[in-house]
Amino acid sequence: MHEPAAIQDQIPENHCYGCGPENDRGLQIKSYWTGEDETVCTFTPSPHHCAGPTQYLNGGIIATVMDCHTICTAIADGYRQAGRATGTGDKIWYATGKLDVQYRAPALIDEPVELTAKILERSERKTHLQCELKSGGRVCATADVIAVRVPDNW
Ligand SMILES: CCCCCCCCCCCC(=O)SCCNC(=O)CCNC(=O)[C@H](O)C(C)(C)COP(=O)(O)OP(=O)(O)OC[C@H]1O[C@@H](n2cnc3c(N)ncnc32)[C@H](O)[C@@H]1OP(=O)(O)O
Repeated sequence: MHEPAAIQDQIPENHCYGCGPENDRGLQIKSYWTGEDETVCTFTPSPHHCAGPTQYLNGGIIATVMDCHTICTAIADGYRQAGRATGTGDKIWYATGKLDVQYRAPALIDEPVELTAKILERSERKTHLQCELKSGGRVCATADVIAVRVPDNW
């Protein structure tokens, strides 16, 4: 069961191309908690998100949705660790320190892709996450991500 609100809809003032509700030309992905350390996201590609062959999803878009899904997970986790509801009180921001994507199989352009993110480890300054992206029922990409806490004027 998903929590009622997407993580991105609780984070204020986010203009990010991949996950910002304020970016009307962006991808506007939505992520949801499914467990204490796990989130999911479903992204439906548009035809112009294609790779060279029109039936496959562009690798940069794959990296972007994995980046945004994991960093938003780290941000929401930061609020949880602080004992606050996401988006309340002083802002908590994380930026991508490392995004290591393995492309394992082509992802289809005409089907939604399913992402999961898992928090492996957290400290005050950084969160280590793993992300998996599935298309057509098979794992097409995995990513190892370091989210680094940054000041809210970053
Ligand atoms: C409200 C609106 C919300 C808005 C919501 C926004 C959601 C945005 C989602 C998309 C996110 C993006 O694309 S963000 C855009 C892409 N990313 C960037 O532009 C980041 C550019 N890089 C930087 O600004 C900086 O290098 C940082 C912040 C990553 C690190 O800065 P720093 O100040 O030098 O930090 P530093 O002390 O070195 O590192 C802190 C800890 O992280 C570790 N660390 C840092 N980088 C790495 C790394 N590549 N691999 C392993 N570990 C690393 C360090 O070892 C250290 O661990 P320890 O010693 O503590 O153990």
